[in-house]
Amino acid sequence: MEQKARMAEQFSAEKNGDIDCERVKNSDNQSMLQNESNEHSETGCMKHGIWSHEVLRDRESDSNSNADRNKIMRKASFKLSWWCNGENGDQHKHDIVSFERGNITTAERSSKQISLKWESDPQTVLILTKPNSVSVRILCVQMVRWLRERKKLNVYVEPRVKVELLAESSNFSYVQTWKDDSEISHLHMKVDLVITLGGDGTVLWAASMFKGPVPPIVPFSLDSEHFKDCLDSVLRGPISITLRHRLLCRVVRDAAKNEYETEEPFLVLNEVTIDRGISSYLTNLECYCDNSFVTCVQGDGLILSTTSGSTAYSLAAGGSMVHPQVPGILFTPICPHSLSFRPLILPEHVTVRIMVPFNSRSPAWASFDGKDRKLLAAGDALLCSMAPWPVPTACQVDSTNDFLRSIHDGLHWNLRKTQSFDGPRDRDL
Ligand SMILES: NC(=O)c1ccc[n+]([C@@H]2O[C@H](COP(=O)([O-])OP(=O)(O)OC[C@H]3O[C@@H](n4cnc5c(N)ncnc54)[C@H](O)[C@@H]3O)[C@@H](O)[C@H]2O)c1
Ligand SMILES: Nc1ncnc2c1ncn2[C@@H]1O[C@H](COP(=O)(O)OP(=O)(O)OP(=O)(O)O)[C@@H](O)[C@H]1O
Repeated sequence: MEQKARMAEQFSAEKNGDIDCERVKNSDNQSMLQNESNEHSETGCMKHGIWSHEVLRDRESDSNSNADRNKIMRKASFKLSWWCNGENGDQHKHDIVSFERGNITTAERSSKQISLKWESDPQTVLILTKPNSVSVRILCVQMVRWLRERKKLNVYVEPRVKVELLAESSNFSYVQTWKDDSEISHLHMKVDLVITLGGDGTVLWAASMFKGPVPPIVPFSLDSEHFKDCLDSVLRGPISITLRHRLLCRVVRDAAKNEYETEEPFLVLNEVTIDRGISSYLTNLECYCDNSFVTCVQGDGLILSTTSGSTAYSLAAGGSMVHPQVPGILFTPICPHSLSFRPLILPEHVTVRIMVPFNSRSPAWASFDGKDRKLLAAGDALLCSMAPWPVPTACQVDSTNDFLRSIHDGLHWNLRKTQSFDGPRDRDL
């Protein structure tokens, strides 16, 4: 109780900007932030919202930095809440199960469209662009100029993009970037909003830059001539968002003393794939769900996918397409050599363990959102569970409408010529 009280006091001190951010950052602030939001959810003062408050001291306060870089950069705070069927209320009916007179019932489902409402104006935007695309570069130049000149925002870009902008015009000297990749781990404490210019892969790239909390991401595809209206409404808010849950993947080597002795974890937005790589042998993967044996995968491999990734590799391997707000982990085999293997969808709270048994004829390979392949030798295991840091992506309309549009327009789901009206009829029905 004492630790909870101290944490609640620290959170409110931080909320009022009284706390020294160095101390917050030096501690394991991820779990602290996580505990604080849990703490407040227990005390009830933020039962239906998740607050994000941080007053930051710019880390690069080195001797030759200019005055404004030493000022405290205030990250915009926002609150997430659930709208109930269009009402702009904070309350939403809990999905509770009540047992009265032998009848088990659940409360009526409320709308779970999550809405982001700015509590202070966003000040800093990070723009991430798909490389080697002329149309993206043209859109990026227009967007950076508009965000700075019309919206007076600080703009961060990747070092590559800053070079491209300066090649366009020396007037882009105000655009900020970072010197080395170690600074990327602090970006989430400065950036209020991320804008991606590209496709799904650019959103994956943006998510991979944040190994903890992720700022709201506004994905722009390439045909975005109305970007000013769209960004105006995003900066003004409130905006509907989809919280895209990620999977936390850890490799545990056979030599490890216990399961906590893992290598650097990976966070995936689409899926982790365990496959046979260049080996010509079938994989032989022993799969466990919360230590219960599930099955042994003998085939080309296995995909553990998020619901956001259900329309990517998992789809190609025969998995179901699942709405991104459905909490779950897709368990999809790749070309299993079996007449009875069907994909599964497991609950979001489980830990899945994939182990390469000692009698396997060959090692396996794990890849994370299609990248960073790691060898899994006999006795090695991959642990996969839901990560505590989802990727908040801005909706064009709302989570459901956006999902249905993506499977209709992007994947042409169930696109079929409609049967003609004329023809035989069932007269006597
Ligand atoms: N056989 C396959 O279908 C296959 C094989 C390898 C990788 N992939 C997918 O490619 C992803 C990596 O994407 P990338 O852009 O970095 O590589 P990439 O540029 O090779 O893209 C592969 C394709 O997957 C699409 N894609 C990615 N995520 C998607 C999603 N959530 N829903 C629908 N389509 C999606 C991309 O738009 C692209 O068309 C991996 O996460 C994996 O899902 C698919
Ligand atoms: N900022 C970036 N830096 C490096 N690589 C990137 C960046 N943004 C995207 N990529 C990579 O570029 C590739 C293509 O990106 P993306 O899939 O977004 O483009 P696209 O193929 O036009 O979109 P889609 O696949 O949705 O049609 C992906 O493999 C992605 O990982």
